[in-house]
Amino acid sequence: MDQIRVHGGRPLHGRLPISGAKNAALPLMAAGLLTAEPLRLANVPRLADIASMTSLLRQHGVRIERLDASDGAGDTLTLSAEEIVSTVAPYDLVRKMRASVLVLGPLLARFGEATVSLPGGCAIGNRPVDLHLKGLAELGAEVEIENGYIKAGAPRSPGGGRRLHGGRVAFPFVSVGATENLMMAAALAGGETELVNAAREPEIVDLARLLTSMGATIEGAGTDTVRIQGRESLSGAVHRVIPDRIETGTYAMAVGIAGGEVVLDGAEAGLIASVVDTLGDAGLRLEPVEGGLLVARGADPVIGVDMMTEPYPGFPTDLQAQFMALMTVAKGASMITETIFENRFMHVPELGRMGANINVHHASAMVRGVPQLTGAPVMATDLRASVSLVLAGLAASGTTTINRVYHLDRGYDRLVDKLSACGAHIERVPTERAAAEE
Ligand SMILES: CC(=O)N[C@H]1[C@@H](OP(=O)(O)OP(=O)(O)OC[C@H]2O[C@@H](n3ccc(=O)[nH]c3=O)[C@H](O)[C@@H]2O)O[C@H](CO)[C@@H](O)[C@@H]1O
Ligand SMILES: C=C(OP(=O)(O)O)C(=O)O
Repeated sequence: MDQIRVHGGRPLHGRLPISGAKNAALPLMAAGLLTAEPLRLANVPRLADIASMTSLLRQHGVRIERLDASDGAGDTLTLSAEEIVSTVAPYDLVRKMRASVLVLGPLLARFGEATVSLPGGCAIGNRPVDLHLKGLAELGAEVEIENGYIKAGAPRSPGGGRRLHGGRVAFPFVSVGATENLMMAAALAGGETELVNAAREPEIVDLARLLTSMGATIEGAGTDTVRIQGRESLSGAVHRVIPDRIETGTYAMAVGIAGGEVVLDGAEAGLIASVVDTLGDAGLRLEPVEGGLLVARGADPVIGVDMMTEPYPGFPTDLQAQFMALMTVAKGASMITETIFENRFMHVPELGRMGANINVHHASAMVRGVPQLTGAPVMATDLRASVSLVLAGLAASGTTTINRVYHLDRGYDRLVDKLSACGAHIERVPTERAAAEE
């Protein structure tokens, strides 16, 4: 397997482009199933997860053309779901990526039926989909679980067709994916749907913007109550994916850990206000500038600050591992509490191999900053844990070798190129060379 090697100790300087958001692009692609007309998405990042969603949608019969951006900007995807050949999302494709379950709402709403493999647990937690299923049942769906598959059918109308109806869905706690699945289903349901305690993430607002361009009427996206007026059919649309706020936060923390001054091109500070505040408290300088966000750290290390993950607008769980890496070299201590996923501290033992001082007690980790990390071979089990080790490697003395690079490929578009261009000493070592050198 490929490895990434980071030779630490170099500050970062220059400009680093922020790609389109993975977690916005995936539901937007699934929304392509809602219409027979073409949907054009610009600023799509080049990621393994986008390739997985492409394979899944193609298997349903969606035609997808990709226009590569030669200048390193995002790709443009044109999706055409005119002829659907299957409403089944098979285990082999769904197991690769949990966001695959987002085809459930659109397939059920447009074709009256869908059979989607249960995504199963993953490294960061159990991650059930009960809220998605209960919500769809409120829109009239009959849902059963059989042989590891979700089988859902819309109610039959007197005319013989099958269509969901509007309804009121009150989520017991916030779920990004359930809010997205329900919004897409409701966009083709008869009447109005009200989602209470809905997720407020910027990716929800982006999806609402797309569904509105496609003809749905949506109020309240970005607040905890979203109202959707469904339509008989939706049209095609042209849409630009928002910048990736998690990638933005990750590279801001890279500057925090390595030092230096970098402009994150295309970043929108407004999408990560809580992160900007927390990093400001830690001593980083963050300033919106023409076309992006400037991040700088002087000669002094960052200061330890406490942090708790929360649904948006709180501090995102998808930046918890990176923040922990930053705090390992802070002056002072930091208490980090993870409230969204029950098993999202797998980077802790690996950071420990690099000399970090971290004690975990239930959902909290006490991080006591050390003056210097040391490079080590490390392994990670999920996307954000992997990148936290890259960040730690930027600050460590000597070489850090990160194995299982495929996790990074899921969510970081051209990571090695972007960091190298800012002066980091980082390389991707192909499998054969890595094996020969071991
Ligand atoms: C593709 C994508 O956008 N992924 C993001 C999305 O994941 P995802 O949409 O899967 O995350 P959710 O917001 O649904 O999960 C939040 C919590 O609710 C639980 N839950 C969720 C649904 C459900 O039916 N039942 C249930 O118990 C989950 O196990 C978790 O503990 O939001 C997460 C929380 O911000 C992020 O970490 C992921 O990067
Ligand atoms: C957890 C993540 O993604 P997913 O929900 O696709 O697993 C993530 O992006 O950090």
